[in-house]
Amino acid sequence: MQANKRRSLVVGNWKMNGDRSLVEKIQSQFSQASLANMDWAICPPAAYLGLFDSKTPLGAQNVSQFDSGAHTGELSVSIVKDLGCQYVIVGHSERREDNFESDEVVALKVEKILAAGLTPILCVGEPESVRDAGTVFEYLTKQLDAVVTLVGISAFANIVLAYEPIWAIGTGKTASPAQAQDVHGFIRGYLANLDSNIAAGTTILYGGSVKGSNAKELFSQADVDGGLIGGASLNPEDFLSICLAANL
Ligand SMILES: O=C[C@H](O)COP(=O)(O)O
Repeated sequence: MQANKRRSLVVGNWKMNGDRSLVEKIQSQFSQASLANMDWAICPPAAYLGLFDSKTPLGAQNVSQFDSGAHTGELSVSIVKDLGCQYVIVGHSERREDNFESDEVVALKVEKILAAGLTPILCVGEPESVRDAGTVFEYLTKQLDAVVTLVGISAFANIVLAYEPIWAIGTGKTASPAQAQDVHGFIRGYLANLDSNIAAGTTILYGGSVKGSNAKELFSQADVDGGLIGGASLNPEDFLSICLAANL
């Protein structure tokens, strides 16, 4: 680990991909891996969560903002906790877009995840039009404000943030290390304005076309503490090479 940096975290988000055989392959790939200096986790489709052995750190891709009851097709935090999840991705741009999740709904989900003792991986990130307009920081401020307003800054001691520029997700168009650092530095500064200790300890992941070939340079940026990996997490060798790049 670099001096003054937080412990790295790399999370694989399979999205609506993968199958039983990928569950086996990833477990076998990681069973021999030596990753003592970083943390990692897999967020498979919820239906596969129960297929993993207890050695694989797990996260859910989503949870309901409700506790239980008549919400067909939804999963509560207690259900994903029961299935062994430590993490829950929340506010991913695909859910904000496909499922019309507002900043306020995202904040309610963060509150539920924290109350269950799980770690939210709170995603923020701008579309290309916002980047072109030069209003990235304003856009991210609004996304962050909604969560801070509901749960308070001290709750960020138990929240992982993920910066995912939408234009870089699944496009092969990765943010440059300098672009990523610029935004990660802004996010840490936003937190520091509210509480400098919380800001210094908050893990901020980068997500958007991370691969084995670009992971090391991205992760070496001062405020980049690891990655949220989509496509490359579906290939066990590629995902392991990204984890190894964070295992400093
Ligand atoms: O959750 C993961 C991100 O959306 C990144 O996806 P990607 O690595 O396929 O670009």
